[in-house]
Amino acid sequence: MSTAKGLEGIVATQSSVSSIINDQLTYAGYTIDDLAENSSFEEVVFLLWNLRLPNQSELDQFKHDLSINMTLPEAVIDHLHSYDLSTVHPMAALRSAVSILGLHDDEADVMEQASNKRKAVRLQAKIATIVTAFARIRKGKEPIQPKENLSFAANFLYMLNGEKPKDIEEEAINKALILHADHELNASTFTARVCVATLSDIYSGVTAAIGALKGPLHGGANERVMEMLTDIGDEDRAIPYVKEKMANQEKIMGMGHRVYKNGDPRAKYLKRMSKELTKITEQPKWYNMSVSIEDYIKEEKGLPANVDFYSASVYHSLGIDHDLFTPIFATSRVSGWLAHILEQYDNNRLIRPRSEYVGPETQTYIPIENR
Ligand SMILES: CC(=O)SCCNC(=O)CCNC(=O)[C@H](O)C(C)(C)COP(=O)(O)OP(=O)(O)OC[C@H]1O[C@@H](n2cnc3c(N)ncnc32)[C@H](O)[C@@H]1OP(=O)(O)O
Ligand SMILES: O=C([O-])CC(=O)C(=O)O
Repeated sequence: MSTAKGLEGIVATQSSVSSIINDQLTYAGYTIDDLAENSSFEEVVFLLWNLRLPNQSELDQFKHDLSINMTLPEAVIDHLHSYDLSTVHPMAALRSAVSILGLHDDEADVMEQASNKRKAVRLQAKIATIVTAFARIRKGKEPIQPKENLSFAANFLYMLNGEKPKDIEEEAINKALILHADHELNASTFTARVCVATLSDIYSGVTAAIGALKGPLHGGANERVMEMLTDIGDEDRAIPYVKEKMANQEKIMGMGHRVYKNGDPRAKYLKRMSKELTKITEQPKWYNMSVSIEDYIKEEKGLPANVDFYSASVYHSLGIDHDLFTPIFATSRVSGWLAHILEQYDNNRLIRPRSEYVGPETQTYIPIENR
């Protein structure tokens, strides 16, 4: 048997949802550039789930469906009041809350396609509300009800801050959500597909995926990037800091990628937003530090910045708590997970690879009293 550590280079499934070819990312055939420049997050979610762009009335209907499904069951709000939120990472809270959502969905175990599509809408809509409700409740504030006439991006910021966002803030979140929505067979999406390929339910698939996204080698990296920038504190310290990290064989968060070796096509948009927003907040040091680190690691190790790198200074500039960075990623990526889950159900086979055994040779069993 031959093995590929970390399944590098293994093509494990076919998918029509997104592709990465020659460092170009497309969602259902549309380049990420066209989508980031022109579309709304809701339009992208419709695209990922239907493999075509909506017309105006379909988009209006879809936006309406999302916005009327944002309100959480009382049980989820009660759950968020039932433990000490100050000691819990919001990704752990989100993982548990999504699992609880499943308990309060009468259709949770109904496996028909139409039912799964309805659940997809409910999940996509409610994840934004869970993240923002968590963020408010832990500060002793009341959760805020979504506004029906706001976009998904604007509603997210509205439910977080209690006021309608400025255009530039809405635009930044809308773009970030689009850029994070799907990414072929990344670790969390693979996790979701493995889970539902047993014909387990959608809530189980998304709960499992949230667990995979939480880790620092995947979605959890964006929070770690901001931790690093905060630790560095000052532009002059950036290079000595990363040099020391590398001398200690430590990884620089937000750098490197399993698939992209020449550059992550999403990073340039986040880099541009980081420049713009840090200028507005008069804190260009976060952007400048990031650029120095990116250039240095590219030069020294040939590694590019990934999507998590500049998203850190973007979200920080929007005044968002650092531990909410990965939950924002989840709020977007749930659209991709759901697209892959629906695709998996449509053409399912159990995912069950093999492992090469490298443990002890066959042993003789010794009764416990003789050991
Ligand atoms: C949305 C996302 O999930 S994007 C990824 C987010 N994760 C991060 O930003 C965490 C930092 N980056 C990493 O840990 C890795 O680059 C990953 C996990 C993204 C990809 O990992 P892999 O494809 O398994 O690469 P692997 O970890 O084997 O690294 C290959 C080589 O590059 C080095 N390397 C990879 N990433 C980094 C990094 N961020 N900093 C320093 N060195 C790195 C490794 O040390 C290794 O060097 P070696 O060959 O001298 O031992
Ligand atoms: O594809 C990956 O391995 C990680 C990634 O960039 C993503 O999930 O967006």
